[in-house]
Amino acid sequence: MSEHPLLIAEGLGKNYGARLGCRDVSLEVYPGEVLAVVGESGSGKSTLLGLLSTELTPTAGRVSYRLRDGRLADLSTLSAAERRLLMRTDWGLIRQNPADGLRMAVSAGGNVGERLMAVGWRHYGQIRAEALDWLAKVEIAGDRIDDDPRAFSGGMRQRLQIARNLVTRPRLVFMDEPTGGLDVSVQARLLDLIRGLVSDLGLAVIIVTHDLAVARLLSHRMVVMRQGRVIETGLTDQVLDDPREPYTQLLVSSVLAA
Ligand SMILES: Nc1ncnc2c1ncn2[C@@H]1O[C@H](COP(=O)(O)OP(=O)(O)OP(=O)(O)O)[C@@H](O)[C@H]1O
Repeated sequence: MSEHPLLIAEGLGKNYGARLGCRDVSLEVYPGEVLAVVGESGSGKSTLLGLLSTELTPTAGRVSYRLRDGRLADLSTLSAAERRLLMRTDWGLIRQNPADGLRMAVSAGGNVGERLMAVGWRHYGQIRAEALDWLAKVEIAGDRIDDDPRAFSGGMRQRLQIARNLVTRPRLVFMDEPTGGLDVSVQARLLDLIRGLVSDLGLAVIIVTHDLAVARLLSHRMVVMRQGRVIETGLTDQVLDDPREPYTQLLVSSVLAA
């Protein structure tokens, strides 16, 4: 792993009116590293992900990101257009509900091709060939390329969302409960697929999950959140096998995990 962090959060906080979303979160993510954010429902995981991906505006603190030219940029200083470009090219965002991350009335090939066009691809034949290649990578048969995702199962939709996000070879991918809401057997296959792609492409990933098995399988490091704060952080195996905090011990013994 590179010695320079790809993303740095410092003192991040977010209030929703009087309600605390998260508070004083500092973390770093290195290139090629998978960081899991775990905690029970309401602990602030989605809020933190929203802040890191600039979908939410922090009440306190800042997020910096290392651009492709090596410059570390405070994301709040980028223009809306620069942030959009980052989101379309250098970042991926995989949502729990694929319908929120796909264009449901656009063909599978179009969903993948659109991201390529955003990074400058223009040749129709090449875009279609690359889209076909990516459908194969996510185990969607090539003869479904002209179907729109409304005709797909939940698992297929999620795999299509993954193809759409990864086709531009992003350096950082945000994932919000990517296997939530799917059958257990579908989840297991999807996790295998995600794990393979993340490692083949050397992606950095920040994944939010309440499922410690997902964190165990995918992540190198994890942060445990409780009531909006990070209460424990460390190598995934260390945290899960030898949790320091009583709350993490409860989580691990699955008393709170359901
Ligand atoms: N839009 C909002 N308006 C007001 N309060 C909010 C909003 N979004 C989140 N919150 C509050 O912020 C806190 C953290 O919520 P958040 O959704 O980040 O937790 P979470 O760990 O992602 O939960 P879950 O796993 O259930 O999605 C909760 O108390 C929640 O009620």
